[in-house]
Amino acid sequence: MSAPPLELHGLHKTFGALAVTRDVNLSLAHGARHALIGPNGAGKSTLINLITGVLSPTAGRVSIAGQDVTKLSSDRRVKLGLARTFQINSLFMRLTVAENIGLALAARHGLDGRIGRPLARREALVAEAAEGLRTLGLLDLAGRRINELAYGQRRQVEIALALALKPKVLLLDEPVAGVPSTEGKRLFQLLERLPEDVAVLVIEHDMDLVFRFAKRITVLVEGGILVEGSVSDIRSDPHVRDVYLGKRGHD
Ligand SMILES: Nc1ncnc2c1ncn2[C@@H]1O[C@H](COP(=O)(O)OP(=O)(O)OP(=O)(O)O)[C@@H](O)[C@H]1O
Repeated sequence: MSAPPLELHGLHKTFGALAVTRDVNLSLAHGARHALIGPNGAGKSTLINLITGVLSPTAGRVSIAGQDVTKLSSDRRVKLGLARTFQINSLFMRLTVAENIGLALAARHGLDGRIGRPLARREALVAEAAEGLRTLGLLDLAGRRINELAYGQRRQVEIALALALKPKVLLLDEPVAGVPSTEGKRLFQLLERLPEDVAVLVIEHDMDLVFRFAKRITVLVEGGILVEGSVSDIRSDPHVRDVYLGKRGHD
């Protein structure tokens, strides 16, 4: 079996005297459905920033598919197969969903150096965009402009855009945050349709989603890993209940 899609080895990050990430070791399996949870301020966003290359660690390593990327830029990491959900403001609001996906695909093919003749290229992009949307159950949105979509639908399109990069690893940073519960259900369904060969790491406060979606869970507390295990391990762990699940009032 090839190297895990994503590995963190002894990651450590300090801001001045404050250690925000403490000796984090994590390995995402092929096709992982892995959730990272923890109370506010546990260091989840910092860890994502270390993985994507927005921040450099004070010590430790990040590897993508066995390649050490610790010193590489965010862009290089994306090219090696690390995608995160795009922010909504990166969508072209006046273009349709299909056009947005088409542009992301065009950028990827351009990067791959696989630019063919214009007409053939356009047809191939349209077909690939449609296929990607169909896989996610979003084909009915293809012709809609982003500025006509509800917030939850825009978040679905962000995920489709990230997948257009054909990543090995997909990072989802609070995919249902701010999404009304009626739309959240649709987002759940989309997450269940993510391609099996993509390893997914989700940071999420919504425990219903975490327990439904994830196969493994890592609990972060004060920058370090408290425990990692299966959903049932985490549900029954008394320490997790104390530090996290007991605090359901968490925003
Ligand atoms: N640039 C920075 N400089 C100094 N301290 C920082 C910086 N970024 C984050 N921190 C601190 O690091 C700790 C972890 O923050 P982080 O945002 O990673 O936590 P989090 O688990 O994502 O929290 P939340 O669930 O509230 O989003 C916090 O104490 C925060 O104040």
